[in-house]
Amino acid sequence: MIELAGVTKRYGRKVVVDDLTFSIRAGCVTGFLGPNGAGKSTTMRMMLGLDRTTSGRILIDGQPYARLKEPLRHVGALLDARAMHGGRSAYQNLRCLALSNDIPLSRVDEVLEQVGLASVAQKRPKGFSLGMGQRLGIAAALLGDPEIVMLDEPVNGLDPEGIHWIRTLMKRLAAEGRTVFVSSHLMSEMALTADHLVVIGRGRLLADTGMREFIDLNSRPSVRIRTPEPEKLRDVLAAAGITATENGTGTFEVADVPTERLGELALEHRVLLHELSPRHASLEEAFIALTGEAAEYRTGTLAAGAAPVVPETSRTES
Ligand SMILES: Nc1ncnc2c1ncn2[C@@H]1O[C@H](COP(=O)(O)OP(=O)(O)OP(=O)(O)O)[C@@H](O)[C@H]1O
Repeated sequence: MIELAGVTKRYGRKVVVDDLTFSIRAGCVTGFLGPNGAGKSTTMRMMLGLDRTTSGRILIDGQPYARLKEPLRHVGALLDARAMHGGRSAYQNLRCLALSNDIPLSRVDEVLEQVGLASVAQKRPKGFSLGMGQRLGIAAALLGDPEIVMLDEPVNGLDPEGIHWIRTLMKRLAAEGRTVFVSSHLMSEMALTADHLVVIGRGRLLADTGMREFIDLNSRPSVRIRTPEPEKLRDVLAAAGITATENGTGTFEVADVPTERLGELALEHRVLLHELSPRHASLEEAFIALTGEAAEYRTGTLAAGAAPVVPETSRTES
């Protein structure tokens, strides 16, 4: 478990992380989202003791990172895949990490096998593709068999098979009871992988909530209707005071009206329907809606509904 309390980071006069308080639970994949420059990497670096907090406290399994003995056995992280020594072989890179953290050398072969790099173990990372570099970084993160795995943009440069592999890996690690914390800008991928979301904008916490709850809270339900009698339906909806958006050729989009009510209206007025389907917003739509509101807040006008989506009770179980 990772706990942040009132974490702030300033560079000069610029506040890049602003009073963040949240916990990351074990046993699930927590996605870390935010627009470019929101402060995600800075937050992750502070969690790993690579940057100092200006104020506030970060605890990893109850202790600051600096106090962890053999930290790779507690937390495995991929922050920058290019951080590997380009002139040493993949095996040697991992061997050095293992020796300095008292990790059995047998783990080096295990993780190279696990990430699919066993056949290039003796090759130098400087000749690796972006995807191979990511895999080596993930191997390093898994080396100490840690309870906490932190990955910054892990699918960067991975091909579809690689993306599928990392998704399956993260879900498996979480199912084993580990804490998995992952940042990504790929919303469709995040929607498939994460159970819980922490969203920040301009360094501030905007949401700390379950995936479904996040999408529901930050989107409007809508219904798609298709009819061969668009004029008839237009009149019926207008008479009922319902606003619809027409997408041409008899397709209507209606927000905030239950599907049942629309079906009943159509039946009552004998409008033939070819489709009546509720639409669920995507994570991407919900994310843009929330962070767009955060941008408005930036100019000093807090939009209605722009309040942070944070559960009243902070989660404390590990
Ligand atoms: N060493 C530094 N000195 C000054 N400013 C910095 C430093 N590191 C980061 N910043 C600034 O802090 C802000 C947050 O950067 P950070 O990289 O944490 O954002 P991010 O959410 O990870 O962005 P991205 O999604 O683009 O990777 C940015 O405005 C960045 O310019």
